[in-house]
Amino acid sequence: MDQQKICFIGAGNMTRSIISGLVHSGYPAQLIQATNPSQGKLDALKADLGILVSQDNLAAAQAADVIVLSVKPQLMQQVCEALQTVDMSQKLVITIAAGIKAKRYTDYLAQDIKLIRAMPNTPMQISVGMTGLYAPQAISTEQKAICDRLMSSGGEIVWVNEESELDQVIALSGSSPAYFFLLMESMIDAGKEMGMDEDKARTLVQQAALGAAMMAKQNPQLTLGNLRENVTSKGGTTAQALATFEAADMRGLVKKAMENCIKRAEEMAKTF
Ligand SMILES: NC(=O)C1=CN([C@@H]2O[C@H](COP(=O)(O)OP(=O)(O)OC[C@H]3O[C@@H](n4cnc5c(N)ncnc54)[C@H](OP(=O)(O)O)[C@@H]3O)[C@@H](O)[C@H]2O)C=CC1
Ligand SMILES: O=C(O)[C@@H]1CCC=N1
Repeated sequence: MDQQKICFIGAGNMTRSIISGLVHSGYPAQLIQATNPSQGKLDALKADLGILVSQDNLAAAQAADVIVLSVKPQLMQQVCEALQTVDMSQKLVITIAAGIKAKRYTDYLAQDIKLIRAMPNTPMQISVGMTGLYAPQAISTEQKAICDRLMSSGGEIVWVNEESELDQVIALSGSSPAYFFLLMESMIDAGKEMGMDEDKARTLVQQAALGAAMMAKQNPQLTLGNLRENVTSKGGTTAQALATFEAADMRGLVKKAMENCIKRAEEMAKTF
């Protein structure tokens, strides 16, 4: 697998996250290329990670064994249509775009392709990412291994059997780092209003979040409810905070947010 030439079309946040994981896991940087219309992100990727860069999508796609489509969903059709002259018969195409169904890519690229839809998240940048994967048709063991290698270099992967499950992956892990950041921001803001210095508040909050996530991960025999109860002394401080969240139906709010996340992915699938 580490001989495959990989080309990322679009060099934004997610491409940077994936390539960082890949390079830091030992994948040869000279086999990785990223394309982008503006030069600044390309220069930064080249300087930081030593990969090849180009503004020429067509040439980069032609030269690649694996093409990772990494532009915003609203640009995907236009970007793919410009690649229709590339013979994809021996290539693997991976798309990370939210909300575009697999079958659309056959239309956009005007040929049969071997495609995998991936739904990663930005923590891939530091090798603690989470990626959901879906292949609409049978793909070879070798192609599956290529995708596993590519995405697991930045964290964990999970294959789903139905394309609709990818929308659930978006709500659960693709978008969710942002939910946790919002909660952390809210806590830091509250800490500041109470008089805590911002840097100190951030240190306290981010370490608590990291600790909670690591405890959840390292104690699979315990439910998250168990872990929560272990913090919550009867008649103590945590109970008061949790009661405030429950009284405001935090669980219902989270569910609504996730439903709206999925609804947006479904709308995007109709639009693009
Ligand atoms: N961010 C996230 O957490 C996640 C994102 N995704 C998906 O990843 C994809 C990329 O998202 P993200 O990285 O956040 O977005 P960004 O906007 O950061 O990156 C998209 C990049 O595509 C570039 N671009 C625009 N037009 C072209 C073109 N014609 N050819 C090549 N590159 C082009 C943009 O360049 P410029 O800025 O110079 O215009 C930009 O650098 C999206 O489809 C999104 O749904 C999936 C999971 C998580
Ligand atoms: O917000 C978005 O649409 C993308 C997909 C998941 C995370 N970011």
